Amino acid sequence: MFPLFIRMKGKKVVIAGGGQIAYRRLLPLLDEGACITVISPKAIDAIVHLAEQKRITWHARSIEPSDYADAFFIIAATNDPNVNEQIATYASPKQLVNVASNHLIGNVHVPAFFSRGKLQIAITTGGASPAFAKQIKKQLEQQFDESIAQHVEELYKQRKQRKEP
Ligand SMILES: C[C@@]1(CC(=O)O)c2cc3[nH]c(cc4nc(cc5[nH]c(cc(n2)[C@H]1CCC(=O)O)[C@@](C)(CC(=O)O)[C@@H]5CCC(=O)O)C(CC(=O)O)=C4CCC(=O)O)c(CCC(=O)O)c3CC(=O)O
Ligand SMILES: NC(=O)C1=CN([C@@H]2O[C@H](COP(=O)(O)OP(=O)(O)OC[C@H]3O[C@@H](n4cnc5c(N)ncnc54)[C@H](O)[C@@H]3O)[C@@H](O)[C@H]2O)C=CC1
Repeated sequence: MFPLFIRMKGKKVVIAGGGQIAYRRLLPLLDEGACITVISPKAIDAIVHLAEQKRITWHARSIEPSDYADAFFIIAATNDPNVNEQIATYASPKQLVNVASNHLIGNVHVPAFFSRGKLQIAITTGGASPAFAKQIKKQLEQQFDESIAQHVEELYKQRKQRKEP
């Protein structure tokens, strides 16, 4: 797996499933300005609420291949592993696909991550133990507390000044 940080503003993201896992994926993508559609017969209240506020689109039905044909990023997070695997099969090799129920398929893993201003730290175990990735994240969150954001901002200012003629 190759780590990347991707600018998601305006990118079309389709999420299959409307449970807690879908919501966990959705929130940081929404913060980044991605254009999110959730396809799921049922959705948790938090997702319904976002749809009511028109911050995301929610279609209350099962996912179909035409739903994600033009998506930049597809997240298969239904509670039916067969449906999730089918999504990975039908997706084009040009699309990013995350499969929440099987670390062996799809081409994207979502890491445990946190931000301190411009500093972002992401951890993956490649599916070996997501719980361990979470534990490492919690340790690093303590090591790099909120004050580091200011430090990074200072470094950024200095760097911009050096670049200016
Ligand atoms: C491959 C990956 C694919 C993907 O990208 O989705 C994947 C796959 C699977 N996770 C499963 C279970 C759990 N996942 C978590 C937690 C997290 N899982 C996350 C990522 C990933 N999970 C990707 C690999 C990343 C890596 O390897 O490091 C995190 C880091 C990020 C996030 O989800 O936001 C997030 C921590 C968030 C945080 O920072 O807090 C917990 C614990 C908890 O929820 O507290 C459990 C229960 C305990 C356990 O099983 O360990 C199962 C079995 C499902 C089933 O039983 O059906 C599969 C399927 C499989 O392994 O095949
Ligand atoms: N990667 C991770 O971090 C973790 C992944 N998982 C996996 O993620 C899956 C989802 O977890 P939760 O959100 O907790 O499940 P959930 O059961 O709360 O939600 C599943 C959602 O999928 C929807 N759904 C079912 N069939 C569908 C279809 N054909 N098309 C569209 N939507 C459909 C349901 O309406 C429901 O909204 C789990 O089954 C598990 O395999 C579970 C824990 C952690």
